[in-house]
Amino acid sequence: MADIVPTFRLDNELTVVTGASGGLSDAILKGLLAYGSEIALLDMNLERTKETQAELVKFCIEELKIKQESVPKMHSYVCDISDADHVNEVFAKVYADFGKYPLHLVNTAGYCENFPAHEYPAKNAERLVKVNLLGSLFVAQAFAKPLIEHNIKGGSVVMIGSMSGEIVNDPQPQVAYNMSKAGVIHMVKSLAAEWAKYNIRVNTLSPGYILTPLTKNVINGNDGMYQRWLSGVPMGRLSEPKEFTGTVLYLLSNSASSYTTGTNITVDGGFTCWRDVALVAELIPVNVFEELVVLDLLDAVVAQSLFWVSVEQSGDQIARLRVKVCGEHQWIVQDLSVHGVDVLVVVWWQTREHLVEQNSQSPEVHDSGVALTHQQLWSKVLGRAAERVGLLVQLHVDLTQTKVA
Ligand SMILES: NC(=O)c1ccc[n+]([C@@H]2O[C@H](COP(=O)([O-])OP(=O)(O)OC[C@H]3O[C@@H](n4cnc5c(N)ncnc54)[C@H](O)[C@@H]3O)[C@@H](O)[C@H]2O)c1
Ligand SMILES: OC[C@@H](O)C(O)[C@H](O)CO
Repeated sequence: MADIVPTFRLDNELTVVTGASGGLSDAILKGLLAYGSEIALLDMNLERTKETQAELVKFCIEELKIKQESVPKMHSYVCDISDADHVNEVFAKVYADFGKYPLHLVNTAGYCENFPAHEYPAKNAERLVKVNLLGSLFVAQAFAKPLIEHNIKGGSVVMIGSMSGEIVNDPQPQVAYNMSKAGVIHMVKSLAAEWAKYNIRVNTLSPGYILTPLTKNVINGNDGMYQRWLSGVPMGRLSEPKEFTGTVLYLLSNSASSYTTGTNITVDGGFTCWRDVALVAELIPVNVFEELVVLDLLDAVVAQSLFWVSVEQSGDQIARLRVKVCGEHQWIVQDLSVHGVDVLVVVWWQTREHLVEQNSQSPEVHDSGVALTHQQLWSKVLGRAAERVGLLVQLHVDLTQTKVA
């Protein structure tokens, strides 16, 4: 094949996969086998990893139609990636078993837990950072050291980060997880820069929400949380593990991604696009998020966002609408002493100058004239975009779309 056409084949090359009995790794492992890689499976849970290995052999024979004797070599190892000595011992065993050093590493091992930041138990935070962040460094070191010492070229590493390393998830509080993943993304840049001279490439793949045991633990029995996550994804769904396999294979392939190192590829159905510019609304104490529509997000600076919420409160409660403007780190609070209504929330993003010109008056929104008003203000906003000196946000809640309570 002409070398202009990349190959993703990894025949007879050895890949170490950590977190190898997890939800995401399952699909990655299958992709690696389909492309001919031998695999060392590392995980805390040896029993589950051995089961995974047995299923993978079956997958090769039944799905990939590989003859039993040609199934790529696989071995399972118990490994806690947060223990550097242990990691080194396991990598030594891998070398002994396969008779070669791994050329590829996919680090998926990690976990998430939720505590409010001010109450996060120190021991938990230490443990999580030790696994998710330091563990990532330890496996990268154990992987790269022999390649560097023996001058073996062409190593490639994929660290599984998370969009949580770029944005703050909401509503679940998970400061330790978020900071660990932000650390992974930057660690990868450091490693990539240091190891480029040894011809070792290091990249991050940052997924959005994937349906795996990790997320099922968080959303289990909490449909509100699930709906909340969904409403933040432009593609309108969570992902499946198999939707990450292509990116991993691309990043591992020295043919396909020969000039790619130190980068972070976010694969999130568009989640972080909206989180950069969009809003998250919450009605307290009622549940909303039946429908969330964000329109006309022209760019991160000047945009108008518009969405519907449905107020289903009972008694005399006052529903509180909180609009969180992610880019600006501020909360706008509006009390709604209404019952059983649909609420149209319009948030105008516009220039400071435009606001002054409008004499600080909120734009009018009419129930029958949303499109028209939108058009008028939108053209003004566009006209001022170039003169932006700051970002101001106005909120107008239109209660004219009242449903009978
Ligand atoms: N599921 C998601 O929505 C999502 C989104 C973004 C990023 N991620 C990341 O993807 C990776 C895989 O997550 P998943 O959803 O498959 O979770 P998972 O819980 O299904 O799998 C994680 C695996 O890591 C293993 N593991 C945990 N601690 C370990 C340690 N100290 N040493 C070795 N192995 C350990 C577990 O035994 C498990 O098999 C994680 O790094 C996670 O942070 C997941
Ligand atoms: O941000 C997505 C993931 O990292 C993870 O699924 C989530 O943060 C868990 O709460």
